[in-house]
Amino acid sequence: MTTADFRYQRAGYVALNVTDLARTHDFATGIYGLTFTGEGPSGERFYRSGPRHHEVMLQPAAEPGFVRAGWELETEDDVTRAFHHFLQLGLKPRRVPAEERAALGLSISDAFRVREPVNGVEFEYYSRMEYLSRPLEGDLTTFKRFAHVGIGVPDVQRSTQFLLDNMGFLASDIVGDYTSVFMRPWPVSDHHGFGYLPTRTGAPAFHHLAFLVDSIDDIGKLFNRIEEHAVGRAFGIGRHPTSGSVHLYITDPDGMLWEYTLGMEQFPETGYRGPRFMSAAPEDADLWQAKPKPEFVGKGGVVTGDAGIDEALTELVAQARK
Ligand SMILES: CC(C)c1ccc(C(=O)O)c(O)c1O
Ligand SMILES: [Fe+2]
Repeated sequence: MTTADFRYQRAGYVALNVTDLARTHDFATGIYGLTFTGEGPSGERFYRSGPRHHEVMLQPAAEPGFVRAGWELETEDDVTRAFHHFLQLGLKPRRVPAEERAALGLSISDAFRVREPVNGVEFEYYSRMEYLSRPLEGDLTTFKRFAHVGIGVPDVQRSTQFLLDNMGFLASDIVGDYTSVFMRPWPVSDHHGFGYLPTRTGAPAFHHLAFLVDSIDDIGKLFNRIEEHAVGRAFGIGRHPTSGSVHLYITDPDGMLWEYTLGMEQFPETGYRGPRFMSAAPEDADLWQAKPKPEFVGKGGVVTGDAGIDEALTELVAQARK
């Protein structure tokens, strides 16, 4: 159990800023293998790996980076409870206006956004995203689902503690002395839906997004596809000691990292193991001794909004919970 009284259903979606929408569109569909859902009223584009309206949203911007992570909760009651939970903590959750919900395939759901105050990372909460019955396009990959995002932050331990204490996450594994932490939104079974890593910039920075794929064929075929299309390979094929998944990371046209992950550890709702404290030594970084390339540091910032980092609010929330 966590300290939050609402239940997550799954990692929902990630919204990214990209500098050349047409090029990233071709990458997302023709290389990574997602299906294009359509375009929203502000030119944003939506992509999916299954029946839900989207799991990736791309919007044009001058600089690439992470905009927000969307989280699907189990029920509308969970959304209401989550809203009041964040309201009580003083985090100022903001309802998503109806027109925007419609564009996001969330017409039949309440939805709100909130920024965690340590870094200003924005989360969106909702419970019912529209299902599309039209078939997926192409047969490049058999996806299971959107899996996680990794964000680089200046203080991994403090950032993690906030999510564990206030946002309904549990730690699955802690690497080194809080070099990186992998967390799952309770009670979702995947090893992690969110990870904090060291930032390469001194400020919050995007590191990667990941989708779970169904078979080793998907990883092998991506490996050969990127070579054919001269797309960068940043890390892999390898196997993570933490989740146990087989991985391959490639770079999009902005240099941002997109991962395929196969076969990650699943946690039961009760009786699960506690977080392990994993070695951060380079020789323990990959079960197959895969070595990250220099590109694996990643590209892209994090949109932290006007609020930015709110030291006072973080402190206030910490005090309130004591
Ligand atoms: C090296 C990156 C940050 C990493 C490490 C471990 C896992 C995992 O256990 O699945 C990841 O998904 C990663 O992206
Ligand atoms: Fe990952």
